[in-house]
Amino acid sequence: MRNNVQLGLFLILLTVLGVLGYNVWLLETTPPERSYSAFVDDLRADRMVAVAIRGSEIRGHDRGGTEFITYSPDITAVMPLLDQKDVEVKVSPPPSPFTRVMGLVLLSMIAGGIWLMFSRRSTYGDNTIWKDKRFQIRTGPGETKTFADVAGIDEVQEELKEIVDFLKNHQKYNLLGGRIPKGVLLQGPPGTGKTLLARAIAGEASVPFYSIGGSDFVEMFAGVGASRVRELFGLAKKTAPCIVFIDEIDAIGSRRTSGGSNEEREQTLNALLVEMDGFSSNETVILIGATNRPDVLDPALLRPGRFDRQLTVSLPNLLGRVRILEVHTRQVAVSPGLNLTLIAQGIPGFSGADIANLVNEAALIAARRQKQAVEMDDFEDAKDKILLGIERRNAAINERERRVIAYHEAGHAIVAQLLPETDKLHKITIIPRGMAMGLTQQIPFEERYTYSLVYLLNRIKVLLGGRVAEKIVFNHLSTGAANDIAAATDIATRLVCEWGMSASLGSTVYRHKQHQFLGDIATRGDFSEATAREIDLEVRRIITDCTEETEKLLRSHNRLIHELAEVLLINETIDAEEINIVMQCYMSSVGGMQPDRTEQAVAVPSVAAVQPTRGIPV
Ligand SMILES: Nc1ncnc2c1ncn2[C@@H]1O[C@H](COP(=O)(O)OP(=O)(O)OP(=O)(O)O)[C@@H](O)[C@H]1O
Ligand SMILES: [Zn+2]
Repeated sequence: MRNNVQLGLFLILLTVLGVLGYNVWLLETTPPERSYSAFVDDLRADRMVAVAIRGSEIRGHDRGGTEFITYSPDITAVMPLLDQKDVEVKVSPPPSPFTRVMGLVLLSMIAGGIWLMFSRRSTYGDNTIWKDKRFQIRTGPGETKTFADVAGIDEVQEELKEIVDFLKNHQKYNLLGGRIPKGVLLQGPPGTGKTLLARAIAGEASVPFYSIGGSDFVEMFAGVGASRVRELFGLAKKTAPCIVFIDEIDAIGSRRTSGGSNEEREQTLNALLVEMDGFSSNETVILIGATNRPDVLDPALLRPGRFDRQLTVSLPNLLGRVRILEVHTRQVAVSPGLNLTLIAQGIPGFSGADIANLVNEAALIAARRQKQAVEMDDFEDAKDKILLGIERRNAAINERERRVIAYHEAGHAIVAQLLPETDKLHKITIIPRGMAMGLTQQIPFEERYTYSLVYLLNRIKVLLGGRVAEKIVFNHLSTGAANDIAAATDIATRLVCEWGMSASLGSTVYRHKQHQFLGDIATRGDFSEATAREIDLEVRRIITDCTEETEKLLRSHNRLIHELAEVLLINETIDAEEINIVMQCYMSSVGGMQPDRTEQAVAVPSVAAVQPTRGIPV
C-alpha cells in the first residue's frame, strides 16, 4: 500500500515537473511579442533582417538583433512588402491537426497509465490476485497480523484459538471424524476489530487469507455475484486450509424477501449457501463473516453447518482500552510518563479503531511540536480533536458572549462538583471546538453498567446547570443550552419509560413514541392516551424539579460561579487540578462546607444504554 502511494506521488511529481519544464522551455524559447502594426512599421522603415513564417505566426529579428514574435491576420498581405524590402523569408507548414491530435493522444495515454496503476493496485497492493477493479481478493502468506495485535476482546479470541488449531492440525480432526466448523460470524459495532481478528487467525495458522467485501459481490448484472462466489470458493478449496473473510456480509446475506425484489442478491446468497454446504470437511475452508447488523441476516445463513459459531465483538471496557492502547503505542515513541489508564478512562465508548486513530493523531501532534516522544498532553489534544473537532480559536465571539459561555460552563462544573455521585470533572474550556462553543468534560470514574437514580437525577442537574447559571447571572435564556436540554429530557424520559423509576408511574415499561426500544421503534399505541399524558407530565415534573433544585444550589453558591467564571475567562481552559484549587479556596472561605453526600443510592440494573459521558457541549 505504502509503495503504491509513493509510486503514485512520484508519478504525479514527475508529471508536474514535466508540465512546469515544458512551460519554462516555452517561455525561454518564445521571444517577446511585438504588435502587428509595429512589425509593419519596422518593415517599412527597413529595420527587418529575416523572418520565419509558420501559419499565422511570424518570428524574426531586426537590425538591432532583437528577436520578436508577432501574428499576422493575413500573411499574403505582408509578402509583397517583405519581397520589396529584401528580407530573408523562411516558410514552414503550420502544425498539422495530426500532430496536435497525436500530442493529445500521448497525453491521455500517460494520464490513463497513471490512473490504471492506481486503480489496479491501490487497495490491496501486491497481494491482490484478481485485478478486477470491483472485486478484489487479498491473500497471501504475507499475512502478518497475529493475536498479539489484538487486544481487549479476550473471550472472543479464546474461542477463535480453537479455529487456529483446526486449521493447523486439520488432519488430526479429520482422522477423528470430528466436524470442523465451517463458518464463524463475528458481529459487533464498527471498528471493534472483526477484520483484524480474521486476519490474525490466518496469521496464527499461517494459512492463506482471502478477504472480500459483501457489497463487492452485488453487481448490476444478474448472475455475476453468484459466479464470483463460485470462483472465490473454487480458489479457496484449491489452497485449503485457508480462511475466507467476507466483510459486511449483510450486503448479500440479508433476509430474502418474498416479493423477489432483488433477484441478483438472492442468487448470490443462494450460491453462497450452496458453496457452504458443498465443501467437505477435508477441505478445511473456514468462512468468517463480519456484520454490524446480525438482525437482518437471512436465517438460512445461521443454520447449523453454516455460520454455526456466532461471536459478538463488543466495544472494549476500561481494561480492554488500556490493552489496545498498549498494542498501538508499541510502534510509537512514548514518554515514560504516559499513563495509559488515565487515557483509557477519558475515552469511554471508543472502539479499537478509534483508539488506533487516537494514538496516530497524538503521534502526529507530538511530531508537529518537535517532540522526541508522545506525551499526555498530546493525547489530550488528540482526543479533543477527534471528539469535538478542531479548536476554533479565531471564531469571532464578542466579549459578552464569551462571558455568557464562561458562566454557563461554570454552572455545569459547579453542579457536578457539589452534587454526590456525579462523574469526576476533567476539564472546562471556553475555546470553541467543532460545533460546541464551550465545554465541560467529565470522566466516568469507573466503568459503569448500571446507574443509580441519584446519578441520573444529578446528571440532569449538571446538564441544566449551564442554563440555570446563565439565568441567575444574566437573567436571560439563550439557545446555547439546546443540547443540554435535549440530553436532560432524554434521560428523564427514559427514567420514566424504560427504567421504571418514576414514583407515580411505577416499575412499568412504556414503549415511548420516540424511543428505539429493543431494536424496533415502538409507537405510542402501546399505552393509552391517558398514560401518554401522565408520562409527559412526569417527564416535565422531573425536569422542573431538577431545575428548581439546581437553581437553589447555584444561588447558594453565587460567589463561586463568579470566581470560577473569572478564572475561565482568564485561562480559557482549566483542568481538574485547577478546578479543585478554586473549589478549595472557596470552600475554606465559606467554612469548609462539604458537598452533601447523604442521599441513598438506588442500584438499577441494565442501564448500560446510557451514553458514556463524552463532555457537555454548550
Ligand atoms: N481489539 C483491537 N485490538 C487492537 N487493535 C484494534 C482492535 N480493534 C480494532 N483495532 C484497530 O482498528 C483497526 C480497524 O479494525 P477492524 O477493521 O478490524 O474493525 P472491524 O470491526 O472490522 O470494523 P468494520 O465493522 O468497520 O469493518 C484495526 O486495523 C486495528 O488497528
Ligand atoms: Zn451546556
